[in-house]
Amino acid sequence: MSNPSRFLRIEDVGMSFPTRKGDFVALRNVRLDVARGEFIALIGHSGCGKSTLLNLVAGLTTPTSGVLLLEDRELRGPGPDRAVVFQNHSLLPWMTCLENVLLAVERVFGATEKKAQLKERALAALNLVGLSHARDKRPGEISGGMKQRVGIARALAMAPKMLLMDEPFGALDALTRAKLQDELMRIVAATGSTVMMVTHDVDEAVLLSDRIVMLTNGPAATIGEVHRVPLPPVREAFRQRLEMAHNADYLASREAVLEFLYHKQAHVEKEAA
Ligand SMILES: Nc1ncnc2c1ncn2[C@@H]1O[C@H](COP(=O)(O)OP(=O)(O)OP(=O)(O)O)[C@@H](O)[C@H]1O
Repeated sequence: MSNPSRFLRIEDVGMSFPTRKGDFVALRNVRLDVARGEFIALIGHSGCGKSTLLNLVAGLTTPTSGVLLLEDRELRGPGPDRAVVFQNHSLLPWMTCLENVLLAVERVFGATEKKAQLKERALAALNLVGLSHARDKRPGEISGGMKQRVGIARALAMAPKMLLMDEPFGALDALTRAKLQDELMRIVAATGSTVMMVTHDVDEAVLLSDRIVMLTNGPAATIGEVHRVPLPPVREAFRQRLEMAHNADYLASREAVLEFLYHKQAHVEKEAA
């Protein structure tokens, strides 16, 4: 049995990109263990390497140094065990919501399950995000928030070991964003998913996560601090945003992250390398 506290292990990972001016070092010496069922937020200033790190976990890129392990197995490329939700939903416009979800389900379970079972999985995932009523609508007929929920349903329907989210609510208005954050809390409570989420939003990070991983400014960014949010995990207790506004632990976490971002890592705009 693999060690549950290191479900995902990021071991001394570095990432460089070849550029015309030579190698650009985006990340160095990144070390992190993530436990099964944990919710991790990745935060840091623009361009520090959050997406680069998430893409490494997704297997979309290979580290230049170090190794990533999921349940003690080295990650080599993308796989259905890690579903990714991007900022832009990337749904196929000519397919209905149900067909979009079904497509992902078929890719993962098509070889082993019957059609009726596949459809059941897709319907259950749409139900989980509260979109059963929109199953026959096409992406062009639904709102931005609903499209993002279909994207989340599609990821969940694959029954991944990890849900990787890159600013999933970044393009939404504040009210829709709040609604989807609440929905994500309920989904995490219902599924026990292990989540890694990139965000720019300090409140989103504190509201949703167990630990907030803060990256230093790039180039050659690394983990500067890891803040454990001293609140019961979302999978055990829903966090009411109105209550959080007066909760001392919530406010202390918020302050710790703001202190890191705007004091310890005050961002100096630089010419891109
Ligand atoms: N394929 C690439 N080739 C060269 N440089 C790259 C490549 N991908 C990313 N970078 C550089 O690596 C650094 C980290 O980029 P990344 O997109 O991971 O940052 P981020 O923290 O997610 O940014 P944002 O918050 O603005 O989305 C940036 O300086 C970026 O320009």
